[in-house]
Amino acid sequence: MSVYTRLDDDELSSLLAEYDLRLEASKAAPHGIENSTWLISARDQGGAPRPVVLTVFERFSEATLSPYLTLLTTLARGGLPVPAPLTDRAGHCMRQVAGKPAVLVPWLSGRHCFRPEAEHCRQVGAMLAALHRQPADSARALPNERARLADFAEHLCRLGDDDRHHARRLLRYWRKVPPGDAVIHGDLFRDNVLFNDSGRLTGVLDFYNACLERPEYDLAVALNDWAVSAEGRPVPRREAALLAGYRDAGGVYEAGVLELALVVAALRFWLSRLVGPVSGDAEGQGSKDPAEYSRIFGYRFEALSQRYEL
Ligand SMILES: Nc1ncnc2c1ncn2[C@@H]1O[C@H](COP(=O)(O)OP(=O)(O)O)[C@@H](O)[C@H]1O
Ligand SMILES: N[C@@H](CCOP(=O)(O)O)C(=O)O
Repeated sequence: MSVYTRLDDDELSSLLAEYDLRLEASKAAPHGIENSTWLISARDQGGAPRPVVLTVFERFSEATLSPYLTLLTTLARGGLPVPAPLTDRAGHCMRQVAGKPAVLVPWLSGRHCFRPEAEHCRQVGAMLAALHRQPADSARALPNERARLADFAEHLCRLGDDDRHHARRLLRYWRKVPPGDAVIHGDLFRDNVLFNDSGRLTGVLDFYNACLERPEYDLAVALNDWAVSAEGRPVPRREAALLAGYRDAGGVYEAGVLELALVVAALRFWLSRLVGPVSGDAEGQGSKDPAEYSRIFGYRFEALSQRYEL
């Protein structure tokens, strides 16, 4: 759970009134790191339940947030199960709360699956294939992951000598791989996907790392979270299921690029966790454990260096 901005019921009620909704109850979202998020039970003017989620963005300006909202609206129109922003009475899909940009979206049903089976992974692969087919124009205005990676690479000095050396060589190789123009999620971890009680995927959240990139990179981000053991070792059965789901749904990837992307994506989240918010700044968890991604990086790098001269 992370809540950096505090809002009382009166403040929430007045905000909801702008959407013609009445507050019933609210709670802070139990997962999440960067933003302040409330899960809200509300009713519309006819008294029908309208569960919604309010996110107050702690770091984004309105100008930064705006293209992500456009993307979400496009994806929802394209039939993907994503939380497109609701519009208020004045027709705006973004408001100011405590001086920060805030967005209200539908509360999608389902729960996170933190112990995925092959079938969950297969559905995640299929969903990624559907996402990667979306029109590139919907994501052209978004900051790209290569630039983000270059910023994180400024912190390579925080790694040990061997890892830093490996990481530098790896990034040199990655820079030679031309960025693709698939619409990628960029952060498709288990806490960004929802499944219903029958195990069917019902929602994909948190598109705030979305951009245009190679599909292999998005697959790598997902595989490093959905298809590794608690110790960070790859789990071949889940890995194969996610990739089969992707291919069966029409997705195409290059195996050689994926091998490289798996190590790059592991490094990226190791670094972002090292430099992310620490618990204590928030009423919540703060950044997740960097050591988890140092282990994943170690296994992925070892596998890659067995096949290539790095
Ligand atoms: N539209 C939604 N429907 C259902 N649950 C949501 C929704 N938005 C957020 N959540 C829940 O809130 C958590 C945190 O939201 P998120 O936007 O990922 O915050 P952060 O950016 O801080 O990680 C998610 O992991 C999910 O459990
Ligand atoms: N999935 C990332 C954390 C991303 O943070 P968020 O606030 O965008 O959910 C990780 O596990 O490091």
